[in-house]
Amino acid sequence: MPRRAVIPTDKNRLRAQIRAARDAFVAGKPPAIEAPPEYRALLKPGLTVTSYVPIGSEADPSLLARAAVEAGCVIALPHVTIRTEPMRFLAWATEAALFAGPFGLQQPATDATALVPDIILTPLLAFDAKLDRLGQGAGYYDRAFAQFPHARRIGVAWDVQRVETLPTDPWDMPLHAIITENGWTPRP
Ligand SMILES: Nc1nc2c(c(=O)[nH]1)N(C=O)[C@@H](CNc1ccc(C(=O)N[C@@H](CCC(=O)O)C(=O)O)cc1)CN2
Ligand SMILES: Nc1ncnc2c1ncn2[C@@H]1O[C@H](COP(=O)(O)OP(=O)(O)OP(=O)(O)O)[C@@H](O)[C@H]1O
Repeated sequence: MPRRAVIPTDKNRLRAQIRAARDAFVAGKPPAIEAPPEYRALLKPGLTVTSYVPIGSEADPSLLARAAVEAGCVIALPHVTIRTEPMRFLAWATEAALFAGPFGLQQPATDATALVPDIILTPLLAFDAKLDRLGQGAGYYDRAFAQFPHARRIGVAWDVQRVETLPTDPWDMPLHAIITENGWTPRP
């Protein structure tokens, strides 16, 4: 079989650009991302909120997860294995052990309980004015959004990850809101 050249798509070019901008921003002293009142208003006892453990220069959602715990929510974290297996959201108690996964990820134990999310705090590479989102390119969150269409999709990012317009594909589902170091932006 002839070897296929890897053609950098618009999305891939953007990923590289935004990673560089995000790395540069975090190389200074990045501010904390505080829980905005609009987000706190959504938190109700018993809801499942999914957080994530940041990798590289991703925005840190830990104050958002803490606000959820204080409001009586249950926390879950993403768990991935191989690309063809869907991501699961596994229950995680504050300070429970985490285990090394692919891509340098820290994940809950494989046998932790899988939960249905009510609020998905979503890592991302870039977002635009319509709150379309560009992720790492594995499609894990896109597939989770399709699996859990009733969950609130809230992006977490640094403001430097904002772009005017992103190229979208038919499967992309926009975020309901985004939280950055400058606060809350709802979808227009
Ligand atoms: N913190 C975090 N956890 C997450 C995700 C994420 O984006 N961020 N995921 C979202 O899907 C899932 C894991 N999927 C991933 C898919 C691809 C790459 C990846 O290609 N990483 C790059 C380096 C990224 C960087 O340094 O910014 C690489 O390994 O080259 C990482 C995670 C579930 N957990
Ligand atoms: N709902 C879905 N069902 C099945 N496959 C999907 C779905 N959504 C996305 N995919 C697949 O995921 C791949 C990656 O999509 P895309 O480049 O938009 O990822 P991304 O948004 O950057 O990544 P992620 O969601 O992991 O952060 C695509 O090749 C696509 O076929």
